[in-house]
Amino acid sequence: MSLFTDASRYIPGGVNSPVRAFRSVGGEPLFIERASGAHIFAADGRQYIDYVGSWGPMILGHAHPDVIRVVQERAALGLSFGAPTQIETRLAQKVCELMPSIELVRMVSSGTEATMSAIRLARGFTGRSKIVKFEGCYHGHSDSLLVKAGSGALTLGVPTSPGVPPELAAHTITLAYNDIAQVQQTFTDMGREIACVIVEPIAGNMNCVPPVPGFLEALRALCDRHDSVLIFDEVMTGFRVALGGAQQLYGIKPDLTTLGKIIGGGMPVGAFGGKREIMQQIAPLGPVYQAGTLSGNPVAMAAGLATLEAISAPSFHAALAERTNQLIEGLSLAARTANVPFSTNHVCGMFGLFFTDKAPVRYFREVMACNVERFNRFFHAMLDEGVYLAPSAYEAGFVSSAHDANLIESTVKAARAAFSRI
Ligand SMILES: Cc1ncc(COP(=O)(O)O)c(C=O)c1O
Ligand SMILES: N[C@H](C=O)CCC(=O)O
Repeated sequence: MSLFTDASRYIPGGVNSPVRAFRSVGGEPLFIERASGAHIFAADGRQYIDYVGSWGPMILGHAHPDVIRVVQERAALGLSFGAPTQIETRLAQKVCELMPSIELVRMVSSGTEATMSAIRLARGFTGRSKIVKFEGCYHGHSDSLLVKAGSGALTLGVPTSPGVPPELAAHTITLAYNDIAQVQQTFTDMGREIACVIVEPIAGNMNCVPPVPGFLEALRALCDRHDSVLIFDEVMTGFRVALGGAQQLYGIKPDLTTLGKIIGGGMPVGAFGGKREIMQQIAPLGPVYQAGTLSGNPVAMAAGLATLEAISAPSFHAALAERTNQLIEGLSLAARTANVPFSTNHVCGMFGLFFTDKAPVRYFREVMACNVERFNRFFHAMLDEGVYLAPSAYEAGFVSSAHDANLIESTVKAARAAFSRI
């Protein structure tokens, strides 16, 4: 019996998160035994150069010695106390230093919790119910946000999930990412009802789509004019596209920021934070309730802090951007040589690959027009060549500091072979 068949006897679909299941690319998911640096080692005995990086957290590569050491040290002191610890203060301080828009920050255990709590806080603060999100953006799986969502929901063809009460979904207004005029019109029509706008400042759950010039600026201006809360969901982009996240890169200050992935260095951590005035509405300071038995878990805080300290090294992100450039240039040349219509987006350590001749891809409808069948063939050809990409045409890829120039060159060599046979 295969490991996947065995898993499927006890776990729905054999996986604990749907996008892992290889449903759209076909075949059975790899079972991973261990990982080190830029490589994952599968139970079938093969090793792969990994561009999933646990969906973003592993910016230092897998099993980075500094992170593993502090995790081992902290674990020996006890796994969880359900009471304050100094290590959570230090991580909170570091987050506030790296992202100056964050004056107070609350730790949670996942990105989903972070965005769900930020939405509740924005509604509680403004006394309004409607929220604006963008089609193809994914903000975790809380009910209000699983409407026209990206990531696994899009991959599996259920962007608006059954089980979300229609009365609740009616409060979620979904607009087209990068369509400035549409957002302006929506605010003109109902600005006084909108509690918040939540946006991935670089969309990473419909492949990788950066904002067009003026899009984030327009969101900032409209939220200011209508007293709505602007939430940057930086679960994916935070600490990745720049040390201070997309808000540093584009020079825009959101009112609230949600974080996940890198902030836990591979352990389950999320966070939401922002303007003091808004964050003071959270219990116990204010009436908006939010809590968590394992929130601020000391082992997870230690992993997160060690990760943020390591990536604070001078020119860390410049080096990451250089590696990603090398990868993207190599892949683009390989596709051109093989005459395969191919387009790319990348921002520092995250990237997107599109099987289309449209360049650049900037809108959800353009993402949806790409050749998914060709992506699926490319995915399997790369797997055969020893390169592990996200098993979906709608996910961003991630480069880590462990991807050195030689590994990138090996990846490009693999792609030359893959492009020639898709
Ligand atoms: C932008 C964004 N927001 C929120 C989430 C939800 O995070 P988590 O999977 O940790 O719940 C994700 C990833 O899943 C994400 O990419
Ligand atoms: N795209 C998702 C997060 O960014 C993938 C992670 C998951 O849902 O399992």
